[in-house]
Amino acid sequence: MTLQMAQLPLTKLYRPNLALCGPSLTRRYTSLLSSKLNRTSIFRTSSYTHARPLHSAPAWASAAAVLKRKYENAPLPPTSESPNTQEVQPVPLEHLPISRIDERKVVIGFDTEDWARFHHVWLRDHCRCPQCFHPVTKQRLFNTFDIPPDIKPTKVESKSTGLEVLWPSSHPHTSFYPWSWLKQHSYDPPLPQYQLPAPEKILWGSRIEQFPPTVAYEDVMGGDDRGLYKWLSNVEKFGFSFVTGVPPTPEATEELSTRIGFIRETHYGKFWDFTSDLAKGDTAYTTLALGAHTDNTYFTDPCGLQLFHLLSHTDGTGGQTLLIDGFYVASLLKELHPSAYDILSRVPVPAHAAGDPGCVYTTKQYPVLSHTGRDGKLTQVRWNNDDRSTMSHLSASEVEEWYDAIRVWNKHLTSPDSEYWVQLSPGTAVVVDNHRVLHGRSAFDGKRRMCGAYIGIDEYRSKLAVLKERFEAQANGDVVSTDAGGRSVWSPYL
Ligand SMILES: C[N+](C)(C)CCCC[C@H](N)C(=O)O
Ligand SMILES: O=C(O)CCC(=O)C(=O)O
Repeated sequence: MTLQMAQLPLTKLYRPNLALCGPSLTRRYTSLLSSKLNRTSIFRTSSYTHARPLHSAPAWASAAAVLKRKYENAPLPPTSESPNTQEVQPVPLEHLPISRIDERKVVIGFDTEDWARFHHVWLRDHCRCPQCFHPVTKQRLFNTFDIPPDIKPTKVESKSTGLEVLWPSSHPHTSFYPWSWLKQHSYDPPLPQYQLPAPEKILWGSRIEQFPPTVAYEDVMGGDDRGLYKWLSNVEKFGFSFVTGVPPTPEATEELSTRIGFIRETHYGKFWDFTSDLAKGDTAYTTLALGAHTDNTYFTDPCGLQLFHLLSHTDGTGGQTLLIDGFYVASLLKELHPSAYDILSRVPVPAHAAGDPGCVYTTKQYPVLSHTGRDGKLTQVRWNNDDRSTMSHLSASEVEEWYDAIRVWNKHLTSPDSEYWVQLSPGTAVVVDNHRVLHGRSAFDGKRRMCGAYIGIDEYRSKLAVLKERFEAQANGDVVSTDAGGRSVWSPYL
């Protein structure tokens, strides 16, 4: 792509970005720069027309005009924001980005360091004016497939709050994109410094027992949701959190669970209140010890959160709860036994729940350690050796390697450094992120009554996102919800 100089942000012309221009263009820029910069006539406009050949002055000069005006602080023409972008924070004049129309993309120089390019088709597809994007339902109304592959703006204009794009009369439309939104969604190149920061995760071992993440029931149930936000923020950071002061009843525990979202019903029922009576065909309904595991490895989508509240334990001992940070143990495995980490990330582990005559749940395609496609980040631990089905798909050469790997995995899981044993008691509930934290229990005798619930991973993430929107709106960026439906169409989550 040969980028005409007139398309480059003037700030780039001082230091043309070699990524944008070939060597010959750079040389021509340099010589032209020195001549032009000294005798630029001032055009008072902040809008740019099509790219012009390198030698033309107007567009180039108008870039200088914009920059010059910025430093002269001359008032910009009034902005014409589209209705659904109220309260998008304006950019100070001295930081007003410069935009140019390229053959296939719009180039934006956000400042002297950050620039990005957006394909014309991408911009048109992402118009979020009320005609193209439903302001309440946040759904696309515009038909993407009406966009001609060669669509190209007739004009782009840098406004104080964002980029305004005029589309050709063949497809007349004006679009607007807040600067912060464009930075957040930049892809050519990505500008990670403007993207939503990945939530902080604190990996832990047995010493978490000195300061286990805990919130008070009355705070979680409080009307302003701050306590709920703290509880779920604990889960996001640590993978679990206790709640103290919970009335030791199934009713109060169920109400606590539904503060997060609706309960995920399974073949174990909805809200469970269970004891060692084999009411369900699972060893959880016995007095047996349960090794460290995550639940629902036999589901395509294992539950997200799992809440436990011990209601009573009489005439017996044992039944301690085990918690292990699967992400912590995986980090040790990756560091100390990379080949074991690799095969546990590669080999799918079949699992089943077949203890009740009325159901046979099985899955066969998920490995112990799952990662995201793009950055390869660990996203889920699936491990329940008791529920594992027949390993019938291993190649002969993988069998011993796989058993060696789960041996090392188990060794680190069951290490005193990893295991956090805690005796639950009536009044203290615990919620765990079932995609990260493994749980278990020691054997027990006597009469033990445990209640709890599953919450779907999407219900948990949605509630957390809503709470973040409310409590971190200012910190996340400058697009504040004011339009119908209480959420900006420029929300960083959409
Ligand atoms: C939680 N609740 C008692 C209802 C059922 C527990 C089921 C445990 C099952 N083996 C699994 O790992 O998914
Ligand atoms: O009974 C307990 O403490 C935990 C049971 C368990 O691990 C489960 O239900 O998944």
